[in-house]
Amino acid sequence: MGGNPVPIPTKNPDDRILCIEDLRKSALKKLPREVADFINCGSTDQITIHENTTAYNKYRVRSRVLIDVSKADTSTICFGQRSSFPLGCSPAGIQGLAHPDGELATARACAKKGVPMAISSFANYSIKDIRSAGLGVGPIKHAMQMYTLKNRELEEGIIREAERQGCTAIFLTADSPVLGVRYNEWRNDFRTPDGLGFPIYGWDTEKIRKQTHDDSFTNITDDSHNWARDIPWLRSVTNMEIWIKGVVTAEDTLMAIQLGCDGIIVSNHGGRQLDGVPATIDALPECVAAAQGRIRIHVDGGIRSGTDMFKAIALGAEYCWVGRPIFWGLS
Ligand SMILES: Cc1cc2nc3c(=O)[nH]c(=O)nc-3n(C[C@H](O)[C@H](O)[C@H](O)COP(=O)(O)O)c2cc1C
Ligand SMILES: O=C(O)C(=O)c1ccccc1
Repeated sequence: MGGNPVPIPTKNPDDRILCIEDLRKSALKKLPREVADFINCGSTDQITIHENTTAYNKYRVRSRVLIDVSKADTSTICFGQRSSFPLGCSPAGIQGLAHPDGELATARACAKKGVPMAISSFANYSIKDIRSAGLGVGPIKHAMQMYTLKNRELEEGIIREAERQGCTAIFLTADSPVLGVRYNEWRNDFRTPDGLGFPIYGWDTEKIRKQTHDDSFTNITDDSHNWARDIPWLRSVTNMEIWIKGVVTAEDTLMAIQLGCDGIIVSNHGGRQLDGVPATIDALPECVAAAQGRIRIHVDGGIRSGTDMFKAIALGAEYCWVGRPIFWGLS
């Protein structure tokens, strides 16, 4: 266990990557402006994205001393499988933006580290290729991220394929009836770059390039999504675990319990959806209190260090996930 990270040798000590902030800065130097903006920005006034990280600074660690840490073990269980430490890769679309191998590289890295990965339905590789890339390195559990789709046959087809490929859970992203208002994407006319497709939806690069990012999202997802219709439907078509991603309130925690979901991810989509919602670390305690142990609770948003993970777990999360650091690492 432990030891300091081995710095990647560089000529300039300032370029050494020792923490996630160093990784972010390094990525900023490499990515084109519109890509960096797409990844790094939040919605409208950037309030929630900002608070996701800064809210962690309000919490202090009541450290206990004279405890034997020589055999400390960071491992835990996620989706019934041992995980080397409590951090997985959140579902994040278009990872081909940051490296040609995109989600394949993320799957290999997760397998190497012994942590799970959630596959975005807007991945640039197929579920089969991503699963195979991870399993080629070691056992790894995958969650399949889904939106409620306008086309139910397409939605069911994706679920069947996720099952065939051995995915463990569905992460139903519930905070995105429509895409968040992101001025950067409009200003830059952000479009998925040439050569990248959305194979899970059967979309090739030509089809995607004809539309704005916003339109490609709106054309496929269903803004009439709701608890009463969609969760029982999901339950009726699959035995995979059902997790609701995007919960930030006690009320919705209780809805997820009532509808028999397996878990929630306390998430605000990294501040990319409705701006002004609470930082996830602030929302977590009310969700944990409402749940009273009746549903599993994971968290993402602004987690950038082991201390952040410690705080999230101390406040009741079982497991943590990260989004943007995937892109920074890939780039
Ligand atoms: C570039 C990018 C793409 C994302 N794509 C998806 C997606 O396809 N589906 C989804 O549920 N969440 C998506 N997310 C949100 C992440 O799953 C996650 O909730 C968020 O990034 C966590 O916050 P963090 O980036 O501060 O770690 C995306 C996030 C980013 C930054
Ligand atoms: O940008 C996002 O947050 C997101 O969820 C998404 C949706 C479609 C494609 C890529 C990312």
